[in-house]
Amino acid sequence: MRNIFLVGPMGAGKTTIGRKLAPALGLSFYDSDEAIITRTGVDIATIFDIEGESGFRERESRIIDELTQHDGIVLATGGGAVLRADNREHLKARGRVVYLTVPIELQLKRTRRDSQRPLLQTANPRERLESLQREREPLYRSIADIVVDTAANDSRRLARELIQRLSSPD
Ligand SMILES: Nc1ncnc2c1ncn2[C@@H]1O[C@H](COP(=O)(O)OP(=O)(O)OP(=O)(O)O)[C@@H](O)[C@H]1O
Ligand SMILES: O=C(O)C1=C[C@@H](O)[C@@H](O)[C@H](O)C1
Ligand SMILES: [Mg+2]
Repeated sequence: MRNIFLVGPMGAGKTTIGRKLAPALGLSFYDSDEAIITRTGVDIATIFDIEGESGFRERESRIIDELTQHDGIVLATGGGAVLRADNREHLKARGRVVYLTVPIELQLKRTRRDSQRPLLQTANPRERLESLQREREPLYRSIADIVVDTAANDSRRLARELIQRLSSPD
């Protein structure tokens, strides 16, 4: 089993770092959000509009179950992928889980320009991010093999740091 699964909140850089990590390790890159968009042919905001968050979570669980059965991939998950117990079990059992953390100020900065995160289309995104993190932080930690702080703010260096930590014994 040579899989690496990236978990963490919106703006932690799961997609950005995963894209750099995969080729450097000779693994294939997948992103659960992107896989859902490709399969449905619509963006995440549209899925939330039509099917609600629960419809999106169903799709997310199906895609995570499917993708985690690969061998030799880096998978960037969506920020809420840890909410469901079955997703957590699949991630924990089928690869090494890396939790990317990010301070709230940076998270706000990194997610500011993107309108494709429906949970942040609110009058107070800071409050929303804080409340999501309160709920999810224990879930991210509960499955993490490695925790990496992304505040260093350079995704190439973070990918390099991660490669080192993945290759050294815990
Ligand atoms: N280490 C970093 N330094 C600077 N900018 C970063 C870093 N990581 C990510 N970013 C920027 O932050 C934004 C969000 O990153 P990204 O989409 O990778 O987050 P994510 O964790 O995949 O979020 P989501 O859960 O919404 O999919 C992007 O514009 C990206 O360029
Ligand atoms: O944190 C979340 O719940 C989400 C994060 C994104 O990656 C997407 O999966 C979607 O916008 C929901
Ligand atoms: Mg992403």
